Amino acid sequence: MATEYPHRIALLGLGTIGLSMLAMHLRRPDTSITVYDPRPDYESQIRSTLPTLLDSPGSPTLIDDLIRTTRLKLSTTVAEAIQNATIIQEQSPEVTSSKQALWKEVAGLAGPDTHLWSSSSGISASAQASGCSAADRVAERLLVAHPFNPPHLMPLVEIVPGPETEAERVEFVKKYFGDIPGPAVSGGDQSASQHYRPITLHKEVPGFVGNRLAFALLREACYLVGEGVVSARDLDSLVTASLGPRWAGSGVFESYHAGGGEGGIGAFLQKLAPTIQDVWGDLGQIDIQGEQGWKDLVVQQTEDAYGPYTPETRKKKQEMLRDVVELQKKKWGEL
Ligand SMILES: NC(=O)c1ccc[n+]([C@@H]2O[C@H](COP(=O)([O-])OP(=O)(O)OC[C@H]3O[C@@H](n4cnc5c(N)ncnc54)[C@H](O)[C@@H]3O)[C@@H](O)[C@H]2O)c1
Ligand SMILES: O=C(O)[C@@H](O)[C@@H](O)[C@H](O)[C@@H](O)CO
Repeated sequence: MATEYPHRIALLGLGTIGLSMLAMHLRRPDTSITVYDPRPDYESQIRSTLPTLLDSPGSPTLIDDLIRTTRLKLSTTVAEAIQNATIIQEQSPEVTSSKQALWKEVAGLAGPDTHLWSSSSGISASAQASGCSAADRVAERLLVAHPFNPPHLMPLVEIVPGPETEAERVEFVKKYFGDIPGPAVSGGDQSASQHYRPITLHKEVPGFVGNRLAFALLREACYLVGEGVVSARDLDSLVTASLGPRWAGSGVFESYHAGGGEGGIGAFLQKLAPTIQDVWGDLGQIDIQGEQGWKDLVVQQTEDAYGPYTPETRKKKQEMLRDVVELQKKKWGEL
């Protein structure tokens, strides 16, 4: 008789995020995963990509072994994928109407208590649930668990419940992610400290928090390159030589609290108020659908600096990310 795992996840959408989520979920021994993607070639994508995302590529029969032991099942329909699922997690395209249609399809088929999670970067749970019948209680069960790419390595999970999402479901998702072991560290074992860091937002706002911060920085970076103040490569180097290392150890507020001396962040904000206000008043007001001169410069300079992003580069950068996160975890208690 096939093992019935306590957590039975249906992963809908196996692209960049879905494949990384699959590698992440497989680290939990108490979880089986059924996957679905309308792309006809998604099985070959799993076979070629998943081994590169796991802590160790494993044997050449890895995928077949996972299927044989029922830890992994490939489906050809949503209905088949979500059958008997305790959790349904979508990583479908970032299109509101597409996610709404998917949840409507799921609502009529899923068990009444199944947890519903979206990996969306910025489409709220309430927007995604808005097309569903109240009787299906999708709004009460749906929440966003927004990862930063790649989820199999990056610790942040932004939990964004809708106004009707049941509180116990928020607690459940926080515990589920909090209990997922981190990637194996050098020496082969998994680091003892918690890897995933779910952060729960109190309100639904476009882009949630992580992307709002990231896109605010992106906007100013694009403006500065567009104005010829700095090159794209030098701006990247400036970030990795200053803000990057700083923020890996202390976040925005803690850093300025430290910078304020004895008076902490209050003194910092008071002492630097004129300069901060001058900068805030001068920040670039570019519009991504507006005048595109800055965009041509950003794209050209980034391509000149880095060329095509090769699998070797991606692998090297993921190893750097893994090392940074592992170092944080060794100090996590002090952060
Ligand atoms: N890429 C990132 O950096 C990143 C980070 C965090 C969150 N996200 C979010 O994750 C989601 C997926 O993004 P991605 O980058 O993996 O996109 P992607 O284009 O790589 O993958 C999307 C996958 O969804 C499949 N798909 C299309 N329609 C579907 C349907 N009806 N049901 C199930 N699957 C369907 C596609 O075939 C494709 O394989 C988006 O909501 C995105 O905002 C992306
Ligand atoms: O940076 C990331 O990995 C996430 O914030 C993503 O959400 C990313 O911003 C884009 O894929 C936006 O869709």
